[in-house]
Amino acid sequence: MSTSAPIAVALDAPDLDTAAHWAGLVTPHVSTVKVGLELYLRYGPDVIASVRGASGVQVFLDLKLHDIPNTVAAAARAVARLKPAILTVHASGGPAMIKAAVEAAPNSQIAAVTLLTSLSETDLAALGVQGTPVDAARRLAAIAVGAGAQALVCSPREVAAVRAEVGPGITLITPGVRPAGADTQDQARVATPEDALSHGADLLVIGRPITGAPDPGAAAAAIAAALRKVSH
Ligand SMILES: O=c1ccn([C@@H]2O[C@H](COP(=O)(O)O)[C@@H](O)[C@H]2O)c(=O)[nH]1
Repeated sequence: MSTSAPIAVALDAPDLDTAAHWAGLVTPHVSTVKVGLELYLRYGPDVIASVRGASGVQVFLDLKLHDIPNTVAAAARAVARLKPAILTVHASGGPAMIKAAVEAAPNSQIAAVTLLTSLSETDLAALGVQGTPVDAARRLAAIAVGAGAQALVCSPREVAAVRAEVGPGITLITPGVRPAGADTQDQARVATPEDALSHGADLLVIGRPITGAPDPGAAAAAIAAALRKVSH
């Protein structure tokens, strides 16, 4: 059985052929593919059509826009014509910047990144972030949703608290997902796919555990099967 799982596979590939190949392998199993800075800066808008392919899979454009409101509005308008289902901005850009992105890309969900999952609690304290990661993620989530963000990106470790803060209507997206026993690599605040889903995530971003596997299609199918056993 092949049911599309709530997974966005991060296509962090060095070239377009590899990204399109991975997309073809995983799209029977997952709902979404994610294009990030590496591919977009190298290939520009063409990358979206290449990874969308014939399957029509949902494309998540993870550019993490972060600038003054006028500049972010112009950037969001520039990519809105590519019709990404999701476009990211940094929540720390503040409410006016988030609102500008929401207004500029009305047909995409604007997802505000709360705290990068690569930052440890120690890193966050050294950067001057007040309170625990849970406190800070909740604070940023409330600001972003107040500014009109329809989605939030947070660690699976904070997703339950963020859900309690923003309620059921907001899409919660969690990178920092690692199957039990997998290498965490540069991710710091991680959880398993099953825990991320059961704690309230709507969409799990998973890159290297799938794309670095000998058979990315089989790796995606295995995680999708594990998620089917978890009740949301
Ligand atoms: O806080 C964040 C925001 C975005 N990301 C992105 O997700 C993927 C994760 O890839 P893995 O290979 O599964 O680590 C990557 O594209 C990041 O840019 C994130 O990790 N954390």
